[in-house]
Amino acid sequence: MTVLTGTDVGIKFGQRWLYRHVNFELRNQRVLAVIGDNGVGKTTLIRAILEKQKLTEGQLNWTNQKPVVRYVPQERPDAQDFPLRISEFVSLSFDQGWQPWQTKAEKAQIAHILEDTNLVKLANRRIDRASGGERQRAYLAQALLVNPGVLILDEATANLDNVAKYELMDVVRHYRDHHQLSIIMISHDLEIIQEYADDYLLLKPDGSEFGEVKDLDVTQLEVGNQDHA
Ligand SMILES: Nc1ncnc2c1ncn2[C@@H]1O[C@H](COP(=O)(O)OP(=O)(O)OP(=O)(O)O)[C@@H](O)[C@H]1O
Repeated sequence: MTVLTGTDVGIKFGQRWLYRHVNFELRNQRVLAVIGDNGVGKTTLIRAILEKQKLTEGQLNWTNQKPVVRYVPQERPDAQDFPLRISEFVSLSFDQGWQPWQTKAEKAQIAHILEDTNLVKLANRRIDRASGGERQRAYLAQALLVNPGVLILDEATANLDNVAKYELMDVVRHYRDHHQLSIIMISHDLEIIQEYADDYLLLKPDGSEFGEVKDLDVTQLEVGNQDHA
């Protein structure tokens, strides 16, 4: 089943088209990798999906009601200033409104998500003292806490070492296998794309290419040389 369809999407800044005629589908419980050269407009497309950027032409259509969409940012070495424990950081996702404490059900949900993201033993660790991989899993846990239908990973593995990036993606895949979750992943890492993505959207200034990763001819791409890591 298709969750989101992009039809002839085009975005123009001033007189310059980033791209036109971008066509893709995000399918249920699949991972869509958005790839392309630096500056081609991957983040801009994600911003459009998050309704923070208007399309100049074309359409983005959710098949059913728009699901809850959550965004996991890139791990940044300078984003370590939270004096919070990992469990507290994860629970920030709850909109607690007038009630500043957690209900039993919310506590159970947090416990579940910490388990799903391999963070149980680290629940009391301060997030600013956690490793990059642990912190990234905490961002992921925070995003998953509200049971989103769509998860967006924005170069989530870019600053992680090999062990940490495979651990993160294994957690993502395992969670996806057991929930109604579809994933959009911006990445420059061809190994990660080939291992974890099902479909790809290659953005190019003159259009786009969409298909299954198993049919992607990686020898045609240079995206692997441009990782920010
Ligand atoms: N609001 C804006 N106004 C004008 N230009 C913009 C705006 N937002 C983005 N751009 C330009 O659009 C281009 C695409 O940016 P974007 O960040 O989407 O690329 P990207 O593919 O995600 O790049 P990278 O791989 O380097 O992260 C860049 O040249 C950027 O400077």
